[in-house]
Amino acid sequence: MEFTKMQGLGNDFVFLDRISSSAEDSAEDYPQLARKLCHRQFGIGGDGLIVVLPSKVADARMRIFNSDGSEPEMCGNGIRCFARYIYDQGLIISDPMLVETGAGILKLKLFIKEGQVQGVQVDMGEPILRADLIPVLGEGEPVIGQSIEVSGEKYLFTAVSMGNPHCIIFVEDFSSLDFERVGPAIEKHSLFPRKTNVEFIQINSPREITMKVWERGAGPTLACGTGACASVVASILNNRTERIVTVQLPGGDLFIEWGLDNHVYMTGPGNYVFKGNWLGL
Ligand SMILES: N[C@@H](CCC[C@H](N)C(=O)O)C(=O)O
Repeated sequence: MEFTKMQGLGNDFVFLDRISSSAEDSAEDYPQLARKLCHRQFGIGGDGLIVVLPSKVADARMRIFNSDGSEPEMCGNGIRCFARYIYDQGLIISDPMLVETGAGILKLKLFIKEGQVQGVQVDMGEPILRADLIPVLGEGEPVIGQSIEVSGEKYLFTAVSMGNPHCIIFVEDFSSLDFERVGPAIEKHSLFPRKTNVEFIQINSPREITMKVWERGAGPTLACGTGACASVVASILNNRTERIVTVQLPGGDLFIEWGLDNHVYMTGPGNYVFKGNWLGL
């Protein structure tokens, strides 16, 4: 089975190209494939599986599966890699590029130099702030400064959805955080009926934050695009930053703007790692 491995700031994905497949989704068990292909020892290794599919309403359709086989609505780092992949395959029909995702049809702008995609800006749409739509058990819109308890310790969080749910917690200093224990406990906390991604944020200045992420269905990753967007929205809602922010992640920087049109714009890279044939069928 042919595959391409790509990464956006170290958030890595196995790509399967099903753009010309007429069987489409029906024949393949993507959740099981995701678990096998993403396995770091027995498979190719990745935080997720991305399937490139045809679309009737956009240039192409992206499905993403976490390494545990669950299917989230969206993936910010994945969609930048996806854009580069379909550009290189000559599959773009529109400008801006349109990609159908579980979070709707998103518009993407490609930065191209000498025929090579140097970076991608994604219009991530409007953040979802209503508790019942995120979803989080809580009141109101937005959900700011709500308390969550993990093994007797209380944390204050802000909840934001970028199509997928995020729980954002501001910390003074990462060294005092028991990330490996608190991250998974919040991911599966009963306050989040569809589980959640968890972002811990340190504010460096009104234009720069540092983020550590525990992803739903994948655990610790080097970057999360939707998480960076949700974290900037949370930082602005909490009056901690301005509207244009650099997000420092373990895998590199993302540039996020929450525009006055209420849309969130994410700019960053998408890169190839290698192509190959998976023989583990
Ligand atoms: N790494 C991604 C998000 C992938 C999905 C996430 N784990 C979820 O379950 O919602 C990104 O870059 O946004």
